[in-house]
Amino acid sequence: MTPKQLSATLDILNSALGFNAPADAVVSRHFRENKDLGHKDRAVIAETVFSMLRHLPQLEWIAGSTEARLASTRELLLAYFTRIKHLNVRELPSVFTDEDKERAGAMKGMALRDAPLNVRAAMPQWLVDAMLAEGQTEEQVLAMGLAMLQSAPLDIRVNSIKAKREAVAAELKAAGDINTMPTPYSPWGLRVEGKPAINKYKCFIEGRVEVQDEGSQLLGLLSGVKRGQMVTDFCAGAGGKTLLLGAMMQNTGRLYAFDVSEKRLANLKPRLARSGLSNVNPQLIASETDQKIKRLAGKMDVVLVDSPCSGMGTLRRNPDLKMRQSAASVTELNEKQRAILKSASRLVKNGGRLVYATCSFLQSENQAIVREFLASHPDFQLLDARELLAKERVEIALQDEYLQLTPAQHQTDAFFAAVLQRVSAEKAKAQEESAMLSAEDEAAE
Ligand SMILES: C[S@@+](CC[C@H](N)C(=O)[O-])C[C@H]1O[C@@H](n2cnc3c(N)ncnc32)[C@H](O)[C@@H]1O
Repeated sequence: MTPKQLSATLDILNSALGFNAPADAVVSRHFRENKDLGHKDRAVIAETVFSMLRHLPQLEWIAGSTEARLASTRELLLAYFTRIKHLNVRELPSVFTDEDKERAGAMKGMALRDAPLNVRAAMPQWLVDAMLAEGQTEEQVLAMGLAMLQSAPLDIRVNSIKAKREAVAAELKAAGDINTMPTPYSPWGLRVEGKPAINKYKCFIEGRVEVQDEGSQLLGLLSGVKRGQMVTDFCAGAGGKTLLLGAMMQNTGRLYAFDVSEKRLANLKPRLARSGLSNVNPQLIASETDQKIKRLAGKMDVVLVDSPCSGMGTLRRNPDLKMRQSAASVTELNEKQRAILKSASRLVKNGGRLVYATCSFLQSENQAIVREFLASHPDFQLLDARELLAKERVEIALQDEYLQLTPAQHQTDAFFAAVLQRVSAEKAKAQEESAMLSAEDEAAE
């Protein structure tokens, strides 16, 4: 690492470790304000910052952080070079003094296997406590933590109204010698080798591809949207899922894209223009109970709730989130999740589908929200994601009726989805009675 790269890394870390803004925003701002940093400098700096954020609980332990004494950024960097990059004392950048080098020797001797679980899993204590309280074992916590230390692959989704997957793969190979592989589950996905700047390529500029994790792409299949339907993407944000749903609808029907964030919806506009979709109606709402929503009650074939969540499933990409969230922020999100799901459900017509999704592995944001909703909404039933995906010829290992993806098992972000279907209240009651009767018959036999 050159002195220039090192000094920029320290500057960025000093801001990012305040956790007042997302780390990727801090990095982008620094690069915007320091135009002298070249392409290679930027790659080295970003890689170092994100890798340090991923390993932060380990680095803090190695650098001797305690509640009473927080390690300095420089000490954390020393711990990173010594223990994560495995540099020996002679290879350390010249800014480190002889005293630092002596420290580095001591750091090398610290045995991580003797460290507390949260250090070994590189997770903050609140997250480990939450996972253990939900019944995860220490091994499961450790496996999830270690999987989140890897950097995520770059997945793109081919816009099916503009191109075919094979043609885009050939185009990227010809344009930039970029190698891709079809994603194992999504029929529209390509996993891109290396991390080329896809947004510089014609296929991106002309809307044939969008960057999208394969897990998110599977939501499209679970939604089951079809041509000509009435569909709502309730938390559309910058429209990652909206664009997918619109393409699956083959630019027909009507697709409402709601969100409470004007800024996020504004980011959807250029993506929509590139995509060639004209069936999307973006609408800013004041809250989940906005009047605009009430007018659409009972009219939707499909409603997707890609709910605001802790983002714990995306820690490979956004490692600082584990330090920016807390037990209290998750509890606050749970309130929001309940309220949004309840409101969004009112839009679904009889026989229609409601898909609830998060990019979190915490059950409190996932199964618990869905179970609570089902208990108070007998007119909704849980469909089995395994059956729905099998019908789409997707062979995927899932534990139960929920879609629950993990980086270790599926090479995607940790992603959750539950698919619910609205049945009439009478039908739900009749089904419940018949289930009770058969249970009684079985008991009698
Ligand atoms: C997980 S993000 C959505 C990402 C988006 N679907 C995509 O694929 O790019 C959650 C979104 O929910 C929005 N949101 C938060 N509170 C909301 C509410 N009460 N009603 C609707 N959307 C809300 C946030 O602004 C955020 O854009």
